[in-house]
Amino acid sequence: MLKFINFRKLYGGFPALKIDGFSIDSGIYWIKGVNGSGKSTLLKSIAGILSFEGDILLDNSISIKKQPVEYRKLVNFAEAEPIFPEFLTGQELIALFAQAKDAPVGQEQHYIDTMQMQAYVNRPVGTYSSGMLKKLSLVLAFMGKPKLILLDEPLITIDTASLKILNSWIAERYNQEGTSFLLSSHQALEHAELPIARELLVENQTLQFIA
Ligand SMILES: Nc1ncnc2c1ncn2[C@@H]1O[C@H](COP(=O)(O)OP(=O)(O)OP(=O)(O)O)[C@@H](O)[C@H]1O
Repeated sequence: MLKFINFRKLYGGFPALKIDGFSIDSGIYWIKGVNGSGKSTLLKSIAGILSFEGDILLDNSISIKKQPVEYRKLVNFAEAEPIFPEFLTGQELIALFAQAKDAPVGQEQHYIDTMQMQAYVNRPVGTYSSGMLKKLSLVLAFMGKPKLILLDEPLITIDTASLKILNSWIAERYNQEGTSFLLSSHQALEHAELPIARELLVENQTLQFIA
């Protein structure tokens, strides 16, 4: 599903992450690592937000460097601490993402309804609490028909009921469309609710499967 080719990410001269010839099959993965180990750097690189040396291939063929538009349509990302233009409403942002990601008409409604966002989705995001912002960022990450959804610390700021709903969205997309997920989290992910394929550890500037 995802292949790293001579991947190197440096901040200034500081090497943050080096991944050589590493492949990840389809599935749901939990990315672990201590603070500062490189989890966000990894997810932002895969999302195409950070520049890096080397290449990342989706499904062995779609290169983030050579087919950037096609790749980005198929890889969605929700940041750990999302920031959006404050004057736009949630609904306007959803419409923008839906268009950019070629989402089926009305796809967002299931997510707005199940996460119970109807009361505020038409308000400017500048009026949102951190949990409301987080839920909006999660809805945006589910727009379109991505092959891979990257969720950086999806559990922070959302309440227990919303966490169960998020788990159901992940299981639904994985079971029905085969969408893969990379989730970074310091909190335990519910193995009972999510079919976690494997755990991935970011350590010593590299990435490895935890046996
Ligand atoms: N913009 C930046 N400029 C310079 N160094 C950076 C930058 N962003 C991250 N780093 C460094 O890269 C390393 C990895 O950071 P990253 O944010 O990816 O870690 P993380 O595993 O997501 O951490 P946390 O669990 O605290 O969120 C750290 O040493 C950090 O100091």
